[in-house]
Amino acid sequence: MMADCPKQYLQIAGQSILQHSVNAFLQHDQIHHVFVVVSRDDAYVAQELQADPRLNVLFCGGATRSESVTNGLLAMKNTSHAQDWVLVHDAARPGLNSALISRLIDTVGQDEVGGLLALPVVDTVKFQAPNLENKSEKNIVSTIPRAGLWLAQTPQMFRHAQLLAALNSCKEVTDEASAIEACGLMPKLVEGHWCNTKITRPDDLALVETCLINKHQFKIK
Ligand SMILES: Nc1ccn([C@@H]2O[C@H](COP(=O)(O)OP(=O)(O)OP(=O)(O)O)[C@@H](O)[C@H]2O)c(=O)n1
Ligand SMILES: C[C@](O)(CO)[C@H](O)COP(=O)(O)O
Repeated sequence: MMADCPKQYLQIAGQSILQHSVNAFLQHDQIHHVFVVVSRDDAYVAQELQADPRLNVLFCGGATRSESVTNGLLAMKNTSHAQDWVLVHDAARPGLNSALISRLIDTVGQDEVGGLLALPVVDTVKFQAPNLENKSEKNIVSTIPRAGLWLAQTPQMFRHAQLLAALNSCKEVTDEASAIEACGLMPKLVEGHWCNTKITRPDDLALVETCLINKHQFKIK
């Protein structure tokens, strides 16, 4: 992000990215409690996240996402039951809203396994040839049929005990669904929205800020 603070504390539409991400859950009446996992030496959260009776900050973040999620689930153990649903969300997706959370809960709430928001791929997908001599040169080796391909978003919704066990047995994953899949289970895909994109590059800030400012014009049901 080329930022001078962790990206979740950059300001968009008047609040920190983290605050926007947390608000989506606090504004939803089916969310019982929100836990925010930050690194042990986080010096920003006290200033950049408003206190709320339904919110706890856990200073147990890890070196990787899966480590942070595992530590968070362990820290929640005293207040959670094995069968409780947990919705894991990226701090870096501030464009989430109540309607998308409802869509996920309504579709996955009766499922045995769980599921996640995701976007069906709409562009033609190219596979880049490895170019060992000149890394700046990029050529296509093949075109991958896009039918059935989805881009994973968050929240990703699974039962507390099952997610913890899955992450313990499969640590090298970039999302929670991958750990559940590695156990031989099939999470549900629920269509998300592009406004819930992950802030990764500097230009994403303006894009998501535009989404937040114009959110009432999006028809997300
Ligand atoms: N050690 C980590 C790294 C990431 N995350 C979570 O995973 C989300 C997605 O990670 P990503 O955006 O990839 O974060 P970074 O890898 O830190 O950033 P970048 O992609 O910009 O390199 C973050 O918002 C955060 O919620 C986490 O909890 N613990
Ligand atoms: C979980 C995730 O948002 C799904 O797209 C994504 O994988 C997280 O980002 P990372 O860069 O892989 O940590």
